[in-house]
Amino acid sequence: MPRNTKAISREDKRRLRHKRKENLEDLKKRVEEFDPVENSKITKFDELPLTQETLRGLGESGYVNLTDIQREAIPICLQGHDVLGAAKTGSGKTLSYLIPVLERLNYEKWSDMDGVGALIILPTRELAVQIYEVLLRIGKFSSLSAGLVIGGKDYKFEKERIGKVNILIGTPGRILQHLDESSTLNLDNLQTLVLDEADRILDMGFRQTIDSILNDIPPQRQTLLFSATQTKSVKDLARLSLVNPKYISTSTDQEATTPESLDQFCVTTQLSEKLDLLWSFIKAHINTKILVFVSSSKQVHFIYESFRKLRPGIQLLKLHGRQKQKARMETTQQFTHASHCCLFATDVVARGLDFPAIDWVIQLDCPEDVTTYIHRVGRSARFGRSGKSLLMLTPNEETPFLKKLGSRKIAVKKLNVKGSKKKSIHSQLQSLCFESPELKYLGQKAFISYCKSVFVQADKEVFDLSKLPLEEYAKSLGLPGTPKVKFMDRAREGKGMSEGEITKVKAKKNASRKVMNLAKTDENGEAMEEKRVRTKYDKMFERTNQNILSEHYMQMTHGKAGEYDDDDDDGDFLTVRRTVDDVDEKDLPPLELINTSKRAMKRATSRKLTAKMQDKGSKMVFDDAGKAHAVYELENEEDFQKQGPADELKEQFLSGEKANMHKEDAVDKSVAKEKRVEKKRRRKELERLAKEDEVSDEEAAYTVVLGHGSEDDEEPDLERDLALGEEEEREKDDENKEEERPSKRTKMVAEPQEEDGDGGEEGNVIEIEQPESIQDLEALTEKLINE
Ligand SMILES: Nc1ncnc2c1ncn2[C@@H]1O[C@H](COP(=O)(O)OP(=O)(O)OP(=O)(O)O)[C@@H](O)[C@H]1O
Repeated sequence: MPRNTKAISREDKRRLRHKRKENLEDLKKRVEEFDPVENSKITKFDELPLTQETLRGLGESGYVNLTDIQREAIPICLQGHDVLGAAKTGSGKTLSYLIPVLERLNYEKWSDMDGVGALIILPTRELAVQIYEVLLRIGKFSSLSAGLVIGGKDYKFEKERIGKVNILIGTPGRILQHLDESSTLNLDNLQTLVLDEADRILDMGFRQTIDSILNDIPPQRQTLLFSATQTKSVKDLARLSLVNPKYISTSTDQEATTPESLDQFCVTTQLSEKLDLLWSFIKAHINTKILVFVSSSKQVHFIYESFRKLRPGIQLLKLHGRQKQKARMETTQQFTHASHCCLFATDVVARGLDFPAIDWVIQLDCPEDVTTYIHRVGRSARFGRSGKSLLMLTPNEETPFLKKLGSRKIAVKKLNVKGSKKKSIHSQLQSLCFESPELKYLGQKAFISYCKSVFVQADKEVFDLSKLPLEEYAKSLGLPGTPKVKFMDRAREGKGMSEGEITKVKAKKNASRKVMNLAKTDENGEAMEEKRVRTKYDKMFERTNQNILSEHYMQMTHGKAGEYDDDDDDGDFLTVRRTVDDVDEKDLPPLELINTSKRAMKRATSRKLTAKMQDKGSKMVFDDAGKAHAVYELENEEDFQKQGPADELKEQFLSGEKANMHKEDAVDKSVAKEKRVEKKRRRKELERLAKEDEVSDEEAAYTVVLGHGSEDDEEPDLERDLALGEEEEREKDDENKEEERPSKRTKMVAEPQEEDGDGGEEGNVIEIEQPESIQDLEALTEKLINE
C-alpha cells in the first residue's frame, strides 16, 4: 500500500494532518449516528460513512453497488459490534468484513508502531490467498500494511516481516506457529478478530489450534464471524467470548440457503456406474467449466490419472490438500483463468473459493452433510450468475439424503440418464490397471479410501458401508480383485465409529500432518522443502516421470500429442507443464533446471549406466527370402478371419488376459506378504534388542521411525501400505484439517496404530510422530522400550 511521497512544506503537512483528523472525527461521528433502519434503502458504497481511500480502492476494483449482506453488515461492524453474519454463498460476505477491518484501523490512525490491529483467520490456504488479494485491491490507497501467513510458504520470510504488519491474514496452524515462534508477533493490541467460514474453523478439526490462538489475544476486541452456514452453537460463541453479538442474516429460515440462480439436479446410480456416468458427462460437456468433488485425495489421484490417459478432450486438473503448495497455487490459477476445464478436487476447495464462471459442480460422492452440500454447490452460480449442480447418489443414499436437503428447503430435480448416453469405461480401466501397476495401486488406494470415507461417517442412515456392492465397485475401477477392507466386519455389524473414535481419527489425521509440517521446517522453523515426507506413491511417480521425461519433452517440442497434462505434485516436473498447442522451443525451460533424484543424476553422468538404460534394439526374424520381420507382426486379415468370428476371439482374449491378471495379482500379493512378514520379524527383533538394552535408545527409536518406509525401501509394498496407510486413507479430505500444525503445546506421542478393531497382524505396528525436541525423542524412546 504505497504512500504519497510528494514533497510538501511543513505547514502544509500540519494543515493536512489537521484536516485528516477532522475528517476522521467527522466520519466516526457519522458511523456512531448511522441508523441501519433509516438507511435500509441505501444502494451504493459511497452512501456509507467510509474514508476516501477506501472508496477509491472500492471504485477502482469495480465495486459500486452494495449487496444485501454488505448493506446490513458493514454499518454494524463499523460501529464496533460483535457480528455473526450469514448469507448465501457468493453474495459478497468478504467485503462485509474487510471494509470494516480497514476502516476501524483508519479511524484509530493505526501505524506500523501499533502492530497487528486485525487478524483474519481462514480455513484453507487458497482462501487466505484470495482474501489477501481482495484486501490489497481495496486497500490500495490506505497506509496500513497487510501480511499473509499460510503453510507451505517461506516461513523465514514471513517471520522477518510479521512484526510490521497491521492486518494479518492466515490459516490457523500457521498463525499459531508464528505466535509460538516469532518473537516479533504480538497480538496484545488486536482490535478486530475475523473468522471467515466460522463454522468450519470452529469445528473439531481446528478446535485445539483456535483455542490456543484465542489464549494469545485480548478478550476486549471486536469479533466478526461470517459463513453461508453460520454457527449458532452457544458453546462456540462462549469460546470466542462474544459480547452481545448481532446476528445478521439475509435469508429467512423458510428460504433455501443455496443461490436462486443455481439449478440443482441429482441422479441415482449404482456405485459401480459412477465413473461411467462421470466420464460420459465430461465427454458430453467438453465446452464447459466443471468442478468435480470426491471424498478423498486418493480418489482424486486415481480419477485424474486414469481419465487423462483416456483423453476426454478437455483439460483436466486436480487439487487436494496433499499437494505441494506450488502445485496448489498453480492449479488454482489455471482453473480460475480457464473457460473449458474439469477440476477434480476434495473439499479443500468447497469453502469460499471464488472461481469465476463454473458451469457445473458435480458431486461424485455424497457430501458428509447438508452444510457441505451447500458450500460445494456454492462454487457455482455466484453473485447472481447462473450455474448448475449435479449430485450423484447411490440407491441407499438417495431417500435419506434428499430428505435432509428437503428439510433445509433445498429442492433438487431428479434426472434419469438414458442408457444410450452412458458409456462404460470398465474395460478401458481394466486394461490401464493391467498395463500400469502404479495405476492399479492408485485404484486400490482409491477403493480403500472411499470405503473408509463411508465408514467414518456418523450418519449411518445415509452412509452404510455394509450395503455397498464392493466387488462390483472394485471391478468398475479396473481392479483385478476386491481389496480387503479391514473394518468390514464392524461395518456389517452396524457398529460404525463412536464419536470418540471419530475425534481420535481426526486428531490422528492432524497429527500426521504435523509430522509433514515439521519435516518442512528446521529447528528455526525455516522452510526446508526438500525434506518433505515422500510417500511410496511419490517415489513411484518420480521414477515413472524420470523415464517418461524425454518422451514428454519430444511430444512437446514436436507438438505430437493432443493434450499434455502431467502430474505435478510429486516433483519439480511442473516446470515443463503446458499444453502442446502453442509450444515454442524458446519457451521451454532449460532441461538442467529439472530436478531429478540423485540416482537419476548419477545414471545420466555414468556411461556404463547410460548404456544400460539405452534402447537395446528390437529382435527381428528373417523369412526364407531373407526379409526381416518383427517377432510380433500383425496378422493379415484373411488369416485372422480364418480363426473364427472377431467377437468370440475378443472374448477369448479378454478372458485369457483376465486370468493372467489374477495370476499376476496373486504373485504381487504373495511377494508383498513375504516382505511384510520379513519386516515384522526385523522390527520384532529390534524391539527385543531394545528391551534387552543392547541397542542405544536413540538407535531404537530411529529404526522404528524408518520402519514406516525408508528412502531405500523403494519397491511399492502394496499390502503393507494398504494396511498402514489406512489412517492416511481416512483423510476423507476434509484436508482443511491439514492446516493444523505442530504446536509447541501439543504433546508428541507414540502409540499403536489403530486397526479398526479387527485385530489384523498389522495391529502391532507402531505409528510414531516426529519428535520435536530431544526431550520428545527421549520420551518416545522410553515409550518404545516399554511397549
Ligand atoms: N458489491 C459488489 N459488487 C460487485 N461484485 C461484488 C460485490 N460484492 C462481491 N462481489 C463479487 O461477488 C463474488 C462473490 O463474493 P464473495 O466471495 O465475497 O462471496 P461470499 O459470500 O464470501 O461467498 P462464499 O460463501 O462462497 O464464501 C466475488 O467475485 C466478488 O468480487
